[in-house]
Amino acid sequence: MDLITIRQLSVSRRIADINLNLVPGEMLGVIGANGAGKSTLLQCLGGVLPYRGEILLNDRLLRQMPGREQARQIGFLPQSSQSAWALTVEDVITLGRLPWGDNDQEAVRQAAADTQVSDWMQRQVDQLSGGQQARVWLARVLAGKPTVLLADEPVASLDLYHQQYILTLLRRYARNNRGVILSIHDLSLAARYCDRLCLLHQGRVLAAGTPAEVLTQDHLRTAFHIDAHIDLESQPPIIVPK
Ligand SMILES: Nc1ncnc2c1ncn2[C@@H]1O[C@H](COP(=O)(O)OP(=O)(O)OP(=O)(O)O)[C@@H](O)[C@H]1O
Repeated sequence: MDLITIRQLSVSRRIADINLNLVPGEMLGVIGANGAGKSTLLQCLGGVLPYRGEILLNDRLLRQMPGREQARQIGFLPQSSQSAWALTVEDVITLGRLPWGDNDQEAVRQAAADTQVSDWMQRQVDQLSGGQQARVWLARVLAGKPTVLLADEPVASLDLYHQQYILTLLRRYARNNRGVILSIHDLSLAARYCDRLCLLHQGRVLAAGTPAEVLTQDHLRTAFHIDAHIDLESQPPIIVPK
């Protein structure tokens, strides 16, 4: 059974007729050029953007689910998160417990440890570097222990070590009978860590399937206007523009 089923999803002038699914244990990467519709798709799934079509979670229509239950089941990390207040790192991560109405200290501690931010618990989040803050905002989502974790470019601001570390963490998170959908620009990382990819082009699905099915010369030419060097057999896989 699908964890997430998406049918005929459309948002006026942004995305159209998207059909897609996510199965338990899976990490799905959403790729595509700037403006292709990746954030729009994730915002619909995250319940922050109205849409036409259907999104089902475990065979239940998302729009008929009470807000609190949706928030417990689906955790959303937007592309850029900022705090308007002078919150500490611990405050931010504890916000992830809001859907549960508690401040489960063990969940907060574990999320901080998993994202390697434990040393900064009492620091003000807006005084951390961009990449450090990105890990704190991810910890907030992890603390809620959602069944489906959505992350919009979670590694865009991370150094090379933390890109690999966080993608490994997210994949491990999905494996535990949960699911992860993330958007990502680095195609080599996408091929290395994602089970399946969905390539968006001008708001529509150009290709969806295994990295080998999606990352073809033809698809990359259409979606990105590049000729690419593609070597999916090498360890790790390499996809770079020629
Ligand atoms: N708030 C908005 N109102 C209207 N149109 C929007 C809005 N946000 C984005 N769009 C448009 O929707 C389309 C898809 O944008 P989206 O942000 O989903 O792309 P993306 O694939 O995430 O791009 P990027 O790689 O640059 O983050 C674009 O044409 C964009 O201009």
